[in-house]
Amino acid sequence: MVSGTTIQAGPGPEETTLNNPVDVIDGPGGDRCQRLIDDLVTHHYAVAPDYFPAHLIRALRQEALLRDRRGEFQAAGIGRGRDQHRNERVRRDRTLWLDGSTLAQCTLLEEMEQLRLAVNRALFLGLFDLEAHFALYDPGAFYRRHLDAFNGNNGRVLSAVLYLNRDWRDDEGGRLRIWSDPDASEPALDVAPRAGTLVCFLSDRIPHEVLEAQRQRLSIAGWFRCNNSTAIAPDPAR
Ligand SMILES: O=C(O)CCC(=O)C(=O)O
Ligand SMILES: [Fe+2]
Repeated sequence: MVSGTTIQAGPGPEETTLNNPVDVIDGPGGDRCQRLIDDLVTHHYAVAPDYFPAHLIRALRQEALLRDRRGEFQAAGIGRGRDQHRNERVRRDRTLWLDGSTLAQCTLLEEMEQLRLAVNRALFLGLFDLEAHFALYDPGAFYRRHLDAFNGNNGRVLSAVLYLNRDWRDDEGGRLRIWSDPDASEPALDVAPRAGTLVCFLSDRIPHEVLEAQRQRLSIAGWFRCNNSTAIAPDPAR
């Protein structure tokens, strides 16, 4: 069981203020992964614009839009398994789980696998698998402040969100608001959901919120999980 994920390496959290982001990873260079890991160590979150190439983002966006037209997305729930329920006061997005059935998904999942291995090598977080879904926020949709995990309840250790929105403007809302730790009252940072930006953070350390979007907002939200299986109780996916 994971409870209170900590990263052993590197200096403690530094002061960050709204609109004064941490170092960002510029461009898909070979060191983008290392920069992301360095920011995770320092801040427990990392923001990486243009982490993935534009053609991959375009393919993922087109797939999401097509599958939405086919009615494949479902209103998102809170909780897991049989405890899952809808709560429109908390979140209003619609989601569709990735199943690796398209080339675009496979390419992304392979990249995420490289990230998982690199993070495990550097930080010993014991990341075991990834669950991820497309998420679609229609105009007016939001997701109130929350943690993605607490007391190891769902095995989620590292959250990763990738944005698919072309030409996102500041006045279109939909920013991801991040707090630097569960006790922080002032947010540390707002992130615009621009195509290609990857945000990662410790699932049980970083409160966050999706501010109301004024236009349709597309993303892929994923969670690297540890394996909470025991001999008598397998750890179920989702
Ligand atoms: O889309 C985002 O920016 C974050 C989504 C999120 O917090 C979640 O799905 O848990
Ligand atoms: Fe979240």
